[in-house]
Amino acid sequence: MKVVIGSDHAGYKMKENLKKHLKEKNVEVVDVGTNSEESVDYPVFGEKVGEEVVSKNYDFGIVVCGTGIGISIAANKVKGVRAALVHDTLTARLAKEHNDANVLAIGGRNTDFKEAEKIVDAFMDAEFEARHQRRIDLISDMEENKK
Ligand SMILES: O=C[C@H](O)[C@H](O)[C@H](O)COP(=O)(O)O
Repeated sequence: MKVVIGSDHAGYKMKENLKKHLKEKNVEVVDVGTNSEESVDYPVFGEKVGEEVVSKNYDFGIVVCGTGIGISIAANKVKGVRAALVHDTLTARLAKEHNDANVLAIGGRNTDFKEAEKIVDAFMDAEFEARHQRRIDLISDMEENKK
């Protein structure tokens, strides 16, 4: 499995912790930054992860900012991205099963490390349910028809 991860300064520590967790599970992780807790702008990193996910061969992406909100909004602006902001394991599982999310967004300031690890594990263990494909296609149609 191969994952791309990015964060702003508020998600930096969470990103580093998740990288460690994923590597322990033998998941290949590509980090697009940021590389410290110095203040940066989350849209830059949301876009980077989104672009990587749609253009390269990743299983999914992870984005982290303070709440997870801003960076998920940014990632979702990239065509083909379905970023889900998740605070619990049930939603993580459903984000894959029902929504075929390809980017997982987590809040670095409102989610503890252990919960975030469980969220990522639940997402990785889940599989998309084909009965939801029609809804995913409707979302893709919206992107295609955007003026
Ligand atoms: O949605 C936005 C994120 O939570 C940002 O991480 C947050 O706004 C950054 O805030 P500050 O510049 O006060 O660290």
